[in-house]
Amino acid sequence: MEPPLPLQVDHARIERAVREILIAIGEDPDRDGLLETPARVARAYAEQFAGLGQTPEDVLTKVFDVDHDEMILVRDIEVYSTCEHHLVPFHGVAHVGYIPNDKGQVTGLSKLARLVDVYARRPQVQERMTSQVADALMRVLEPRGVIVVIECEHLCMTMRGVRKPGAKTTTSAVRGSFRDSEKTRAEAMALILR
Ligand SMILES: Nc1nc2c(ncn2[C@@H]2O[C@H](COP(=O)(O)OP(=O)(O)OP(=O)(O)O)[C@@H](O)[C@H]2O)c(=O)[nH]1
Ligand SMILES: [Zn+2]
Repeated sequence: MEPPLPLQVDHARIERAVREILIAIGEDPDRDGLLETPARVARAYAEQFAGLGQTPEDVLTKVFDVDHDEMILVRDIEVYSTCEHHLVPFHGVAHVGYIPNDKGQVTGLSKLARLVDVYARRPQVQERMTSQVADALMRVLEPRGVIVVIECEHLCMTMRGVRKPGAKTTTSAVRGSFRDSEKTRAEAMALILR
């Protein structure tokens, strides 16, 4: 089980901290253009880190029985996350696939995208986000297997630091039948890379 999570960010505390950062970079937090910035950042962070207040069970609510026991794959789910090292964005796409269990238990397609957001809206590293999505699907839906492939560009590598725009990072996590069967994994990868 995951530990209990905080439900909301502390707006007043973020506002005080942002004011401090503005002073620390040599800005005047009381100039017109910056007066409302601490409050705006607090609201933005509430959205950006909303996943900290959610569990997979909150979003994987609709589980239906259908007569389908083959792969279901949602491709190109847009992902916006925040690199936990520099607190700057990384973004790209996620592909999430699974093979239902023999009871044919599936979830709504949009719920797979919601699940990605639960983990993207946190301070993250791409590898952990990829495994978390795969492990959550395995736990809640009990499918025969799961594959998650995420491809992102990290702004900490493009706008600063090593400055390599266009460099993409691909991570994957395979569980169950996708791990056990090379043929199943190859079929999924062919669909993902199509
Ligand atoms: N593995 C992994 N690394 C990441 C991710 N996001 C950012 N990083 C890397 O985290 C590393 C942090 O390295 P440090 O040397 O501690 O920090 P830094 O001096 O700011 O590093 P540079 O980015 O190379 O300037 C960098 O190499 C980033 O590219 C991620 O999702 N996964
Ligand atoms: Zn970074």
